[in-house]
Amino acid sequence: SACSSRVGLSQMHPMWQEPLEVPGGERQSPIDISLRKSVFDPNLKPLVTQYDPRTCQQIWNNGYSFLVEYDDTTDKSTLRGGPLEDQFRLCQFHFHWGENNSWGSEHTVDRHLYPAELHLVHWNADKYALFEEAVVAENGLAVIGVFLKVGKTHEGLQKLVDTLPAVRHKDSVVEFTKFDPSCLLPESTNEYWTYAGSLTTPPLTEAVTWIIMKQPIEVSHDQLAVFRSLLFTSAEEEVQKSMVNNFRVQQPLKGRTVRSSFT
Ligand SMILES: COc1ccc(C[C@H]2SC(=O)NC2=O)c(OC)c1
Ligand SMILES: [Zn+2]
Repeated sequence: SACSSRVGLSQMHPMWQEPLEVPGGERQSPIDISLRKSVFDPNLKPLVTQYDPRTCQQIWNNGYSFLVEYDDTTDKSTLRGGPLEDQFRLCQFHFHWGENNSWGSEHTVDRHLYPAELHLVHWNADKYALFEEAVVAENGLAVIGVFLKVGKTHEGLQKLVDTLPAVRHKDSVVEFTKFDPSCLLPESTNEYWTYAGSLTTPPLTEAVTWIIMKQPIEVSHDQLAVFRSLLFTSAEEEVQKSMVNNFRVQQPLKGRTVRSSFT
């Protein structure tokens, strides 16, 4: 589906240099979420996700992460509620992780780093006809962030983990169907932080309403190790580079307020 915008993503070099200037640059992501600075907002509603596993299509190694892509040509897999005014369509999810279990997440909570972070990417189909339009609009995207911590094996994730060797190299794609991404959400989705931010990779557009779950999900050490067996490089390249540390560094808050749905 267009949401992975093959051109936009594939131009990225895995360890791309931080551009000096970003258009606006007032609401960049990721950020550190300071517990004491976040503000409880009683008007925040519960999140409503309705994901249809039949919209799951494929897994693609884009040379920066692996994307699980969904058919976003209809309103079959959607997100609404929470801080959102409109209904958003799920187009893909992907992860960011480190070379070891000490770091890897993009967002932090009181500077605490998690070994990995899941991003479920949605675009505003009430206001825009195409993902490409939404990705440059200030209310165009909604990304749910879920922290991963090392613990028990995540049964739902294992089907995905078993497929990863088939997309080891950059630009490889494999069919992947009937996967319900709600199995990757924590039990409680009522407790989250939300703030106005950006894509965390080029084009870094300031189009994202971030919704970061307070409760992490648990995955096993071995499951994370399979993430690290992926490669940034394509099969043709002589030197193979492990796909690790594919996260952006925290960005200045610049006066933004992070709201919480809980006290
Ligand atoms: C051209 O459009 C794009 C480009 C890149 C991403 C992926 C970024 S954005 C995020 O949250 N994490 C990431 O790695 C994207 O996702 C919405 C949309
Ligand atoms: Zn991401």
